[in-house]
Amino acid sequence: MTAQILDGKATASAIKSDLVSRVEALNAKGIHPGLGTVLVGEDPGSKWYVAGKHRDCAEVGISSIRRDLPETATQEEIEAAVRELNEDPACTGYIVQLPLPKGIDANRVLELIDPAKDADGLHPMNLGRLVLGESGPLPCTPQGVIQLLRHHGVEINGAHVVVVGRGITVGRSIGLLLTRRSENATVTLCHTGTRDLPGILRQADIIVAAAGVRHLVRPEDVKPGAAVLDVGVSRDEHGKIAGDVHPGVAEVAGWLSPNPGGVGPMTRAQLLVNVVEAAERNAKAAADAGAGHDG
Ligand SMILES: Nc1nc(=O)c2c([nH]1)NC[C@@H]1CN(c3ccc(C(=O)N[C@@H](CCC(=O)O)C(=O)O)cc3)C=[N+]21
Repeated sequence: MTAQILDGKATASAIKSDLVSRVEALNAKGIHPGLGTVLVGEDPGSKWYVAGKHRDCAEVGISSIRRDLPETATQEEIEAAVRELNEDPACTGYIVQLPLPKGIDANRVLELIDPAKDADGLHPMNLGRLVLGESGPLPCTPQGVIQLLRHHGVEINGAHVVVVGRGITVGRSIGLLLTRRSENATVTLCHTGTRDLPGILRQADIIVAAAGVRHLVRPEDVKPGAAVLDVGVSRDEHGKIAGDVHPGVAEVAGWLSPNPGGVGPMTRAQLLVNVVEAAERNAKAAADAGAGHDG
């Protein structure tokens, strides 16, 4: 058996086409959504990701605002850039590209982001809203995983999803989305302290591998027909980007998200969704306030 591909590139394109018409509808009301990025330093990977985000914006008609700071930027200078974007009416939502240079208190920076402009969906206020079941921007990678499964008709309702990795961007937050009534999955969160990882993986209908450990998920750990999503990023001995899933898994799994070409493009598309939804919320709030004044 050979797994069917969970095609992140094609699914992200479909999401972006939908956003084009939503941006046009906003423009007709005089609203022009803008995505901001704060990039500190010269890390080639980070520069590449940020450039990609601005290309995506151009594709769907979102304007982009860049704040590029040198590697030597101080805590105060980075915080000043964040305050500027909080105040800037042209900036609907933004991200502070992680990681920040050593010596910078990243949590202090991230907590300064206006929660209404949090395009990553990872501000403590928005994570709290997610726990409480209130609406707000959702974490991009977990939401990308869910949209990728839905787009291909993989059943989430009632499924046992095994997540490997407890990082905040994926492992910690994805269970909050998947266990909502609307998704209705059962979630097991595994990590480096898990005693019998292969035994738990074998029970999974859906595996989300987000540990950053090459070949963590082996063919013998996968139930035949399961969906396997490779979210991990690490580098092999040649410096090439590698995922968490052994290539042999394609012979056992029913569905497999490639890496690259799977969850990465979905993460980027979801960032745009968060910006467009923030603009739509602002438009609705402005309309409601206007209606109030009229009577
Ligand atoms: N505040 C913040 N928010 C982030 O969302 C964030 C961040 N910081 N720091 C770094 C990570 C990494 N990340 C990726 C997003 C898309 C791809 C992606 O689209 N990759 C392509 C191409 C990969 C390649 O060829 O190099 C793919 O998977 O097909 C990769 C990595 C977002 N991050």
